[in-house]
Amino acid sequence: MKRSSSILINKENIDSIAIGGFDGMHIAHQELFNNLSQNGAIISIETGYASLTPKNYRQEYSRFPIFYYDLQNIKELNGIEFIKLLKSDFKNLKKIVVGFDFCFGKNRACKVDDLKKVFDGEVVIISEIKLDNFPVHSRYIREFLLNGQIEQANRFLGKEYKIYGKHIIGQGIGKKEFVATINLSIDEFLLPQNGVYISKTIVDDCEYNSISFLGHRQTTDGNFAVETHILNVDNLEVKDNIVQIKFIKQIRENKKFDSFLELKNEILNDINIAKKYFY
Ligand SMILES: Cc1cc2nc3c(=O)[nH]c(=O)nc-3n(C[C@H](O)[C@H](O)[C@H](O)COP(=O)(O)O)c2cc1C
Ligand SMILES: Nc1ncnc2c1ncn2[C@@H]1O[C@H](COP(=O)(O)OP(=O)(O)O)[C@@H](O)[C@H]1O
Repeated sequence: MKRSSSILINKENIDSIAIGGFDGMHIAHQELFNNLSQNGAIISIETGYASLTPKNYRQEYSRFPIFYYDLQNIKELNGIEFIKLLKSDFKNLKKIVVGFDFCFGKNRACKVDDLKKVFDGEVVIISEIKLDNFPVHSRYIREFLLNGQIEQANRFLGKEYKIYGKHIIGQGIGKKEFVATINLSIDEFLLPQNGVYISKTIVDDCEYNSISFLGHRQTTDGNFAVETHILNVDNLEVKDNIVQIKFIKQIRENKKFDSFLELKNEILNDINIAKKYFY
């Protein structure tokens, strides 16, 4: 994973910035970044609620360095004070890029027109980016994911939705009774709706086609689980503690089966659907 490289960048060289929350780093956010100069940077205002691309996972989606400002530390500043802070942090600042709905200053009191008055450099305002006439915002992407509409979410994100998780030990019955799975514990990322998904899994720097299950294992121990089965690979040894899952398409919802055999048949059917998708 590409962690934030901003600490290695000399702030004196930064001459343009894009400002926002940037959860998701979706296609509208990318349009803002396209308007940065060569020595541009991203200013991410941290509210603590980012769940599509939590703070430590955002840098991989842009070549521009990201500088984080904690909302708690700046929320009392009025508009003039906020811009003054940015100008003192970035001495060579000449251009600010924001979206049409950007607000700043205490209680979000200042709008884009105020920015033009307060900042003495160039202000670029990006009008609302839409896809199929529907505005692109991270809140809608979260809704798509929670409804299991992965393909829609991925179009808005401009990439496959990806989560990072810690590899944990499962019940130990998958391989014996059903199929082998890698079990994950997920902390900061929003999980899509419970169910079964065509997916890709990244383990030890290799990307594999996979099928993933999210939900309570109603048929076995009833516990909540995030599990992924790598297609066409037996006995994959996972060395890395961190595993990534990219979601592609929901195949079905989570179900309770009356017997292990019925669940096994359903899982084999899921695997066939995924194989048809990939091969
Ligand atoms: C593709 C796939 C689909 C699954 N679907 C369900 C399901 O619908 N209902 C359920 O209770 N468990 C489902 N499971 C979870 C299994 O119950 C779980 O893999 C099994 O209990 C083994 O768990 P373990 O890896 O912790 O040993 C599914 C697992 C996979 C890989
Ligand atoms: N659909 C969009 N079109 C144009 N600009 C946008 C759009 N969505 C967000 N922005 C801009 O991107 C920056 C980050 O906004 P943010 O509030 O984090 O995004 P979101 O609305 O997706 O939650 C802000 O400057 C905002 O005005």
